[in-house]
Amino acid sequence: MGGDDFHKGVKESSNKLDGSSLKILIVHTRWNAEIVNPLVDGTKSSLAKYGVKSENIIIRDVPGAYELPGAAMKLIRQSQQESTNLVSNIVDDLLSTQTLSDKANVEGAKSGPFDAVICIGVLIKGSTMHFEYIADAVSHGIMRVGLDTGVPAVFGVLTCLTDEQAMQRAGIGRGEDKGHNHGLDWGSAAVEMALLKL
Ligand SMILES: Nc1c(NC[C@H](O)[C@H](O)[C@H](O)CO)[nH]c(=O)[nH]c1=O
Ligand SMILES: CC(=O)[C@@H](O)COP(=O)(O)O
Repeated sequence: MGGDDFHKGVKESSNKLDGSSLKILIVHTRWNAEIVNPLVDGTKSSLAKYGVKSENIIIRDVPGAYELPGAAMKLIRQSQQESTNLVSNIVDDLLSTQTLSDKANVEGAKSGPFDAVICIGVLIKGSTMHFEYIADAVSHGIMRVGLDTGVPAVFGVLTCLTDEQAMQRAGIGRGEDKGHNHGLDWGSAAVEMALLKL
C-alpha cells in the first residue's frame, strides 16, 4: 500500500468546518519520536487549515503509547474542573459587585474544557507479544476516554509491523513514495467531531 491507498476510506466532511472557536488537546508519545514528531506536525497543520488557533492547541507528551489514555483522561478532567471553578467564580462575582467581564475575560488562549483530544503514538511490533497487549489496551483505553468524558477522542496510534510501515504512514517513507501523513486525517477528524451537533 502506498500513495492514495492509505486514505481510500478517509472522506473529508462535506460541511465547511470552522475550527476557530475550538480548544484541542494533543497528547503524544516520546517513544519513536522520529516518527511521532512528523505525525504531530501533520496534525497541527490540519488543525490550522480548519482555523484552530495555535494558542488553543495544547500539547503534552508522555513516555509511551500505554500512557496515552490515562494522560488524556487526566488532562480532560482537569480542564472540566477548571471550567466548573470558573463558572462558580463568575456566579460569586455576580453576587458581588465585581463585573462579569473581569472574570470571564481570558486573554489569549480559550479557557474552559477541551473540544477534542488527539492521542498520537507509534507502536512497532518487536519479537514478543508486548505489541499486541499494548495495542489492544491503548485502543480500548482511548475509546474509553471519548465515551467516559464526552470529549471526542481521536485514535492517532499507528500499530505497525515494521519501521517502514510506520514511516510511510507518517509521510516520511524511505522510497520515492513517501506515503501519507495520517496526522492530516486526525486533525480533520478532531475538528469534525468537535463540531458535531444535531
Ligand atoms: N514498544 C513501544 C512502547 N512501549 C512502552 C509502553 O508504551 C509504555 O510506555 C511502557 O510499557 C511503560 O508503561 N511504546 C510505544 O509508544 N511504542 C512502542 O513501540
Ligand atoms: C511495541 C513494543 O512494546 C515492542 O517494541 C517491544 O519489543 P519486544 O516485543 O521485542 O520486547
